[in-house]
Amino acid sequence: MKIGIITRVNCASCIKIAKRILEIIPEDWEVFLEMKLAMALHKKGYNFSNIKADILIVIGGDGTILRTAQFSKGKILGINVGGLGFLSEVEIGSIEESIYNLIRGNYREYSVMKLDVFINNRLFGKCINDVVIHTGKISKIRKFSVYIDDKFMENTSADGVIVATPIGSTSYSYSAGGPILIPSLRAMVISYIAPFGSRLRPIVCPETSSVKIKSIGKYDSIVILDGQKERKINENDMVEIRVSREHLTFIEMKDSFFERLRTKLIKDVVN
Ligand SMILES: NC(=O)c1ccc[n+]([C@@H]2O[C@H](COP(=O)([O-])OP(=O)(O)OC[C@H]3O[C@@H](n4cnc5c(N)ncnc54)[C@H](O)[C@@H]3O)[C@@H](O)[C@H]2O)c1
Ligand SMILES: Nc1ncnc2c1ncn2[C@@H]1O[C@H](COP(=O)(O)OP(=O)(O)OP(=O)(O)O)[C@@H](O)[C@H]1O
Repeated sequence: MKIGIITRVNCASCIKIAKRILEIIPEDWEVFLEMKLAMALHKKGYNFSNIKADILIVIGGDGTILRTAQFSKGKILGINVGGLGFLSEVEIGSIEESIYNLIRGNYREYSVMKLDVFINNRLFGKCINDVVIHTGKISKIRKFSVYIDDKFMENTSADGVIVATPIGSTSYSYSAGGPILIPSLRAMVISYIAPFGSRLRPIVCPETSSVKIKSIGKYDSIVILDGQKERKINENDMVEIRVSREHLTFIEMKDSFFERLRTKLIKDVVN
């Protein structure tokens, strides 16, 4: 078994948890430590992109998972240390129990879709949450032309446009007024950030669709994948988003999606 262990940067408690995990896992498991964690433990380390394992234990929060998903290969078990940890499966109090379950193979798996993002027909990258096309200048609105399957849908003036997956529908798109897509749904949702005077509401399209977006105006915009990778674009650039043939697998031990929804998303409203 090949195991990758990645921690949030500058997180002493994450490093401590990683050390404990190294004491528990079987000696015959091959371990790949992310570079910064390895340096803290005075062991051999690997860049994110060189970590290709059966299982990736990610200790931190959502962003560390999203960053790992950008660059590393493997099924992800997230251990939440500190933040919201919506994508994380394990909370602080059940780390050892979860690692023993992992060793015994006592877990379920679920796959989430990825998006392929092209700029001018060249693959820019993939993401599991969302693609955000945002104005590059604060308080300078952009006009976004959106095409679905090459059919013109609408020009909307806004701060930005979000194309989210089901797993990402509970993040930026949700904050922008978008719907929650159940993770098993194979679809994308297009939401707008602060749309100006538009009656256009978020729109859901099938996994087979191609979504093309141009950002019109003399200032640049920025394309951001999962908050982890970005590139400037201008009005001559065309961004195309399609559901990828690749997917990402998460390890699940207890929390169902609805449990995470109740406890991590609507908790402030309901309780
Ligand atoms: N206003 C907003 O809600 C807003 C703004 C910018 C980015 N984001 C999200 O942040 C993500 C990047 O995460 P980060 O931690 O690096 O950024 P970050 O540190 O700015 O955190 C953004 C927040 O979104 C939460 N989050 C991330 N993925 C989620 C998901 N699938 N469902 C529910 N909540 C989720 C994180 O836990 C964190 O609380 C982007 O993919 C985007 O979806 C949200
Ligand atoms: N090992 C790393 N190397 C470089 N950057 C990292 C690393 N781990 C995390 N980051 C960056 O730090 C940001 C914040 O990390 P993370 O989201 O895990 O913490 P958090 O915000 O406290 O948790 P949550 O997102 O669950 O609220 C991430 O967006 C990610 O880009």
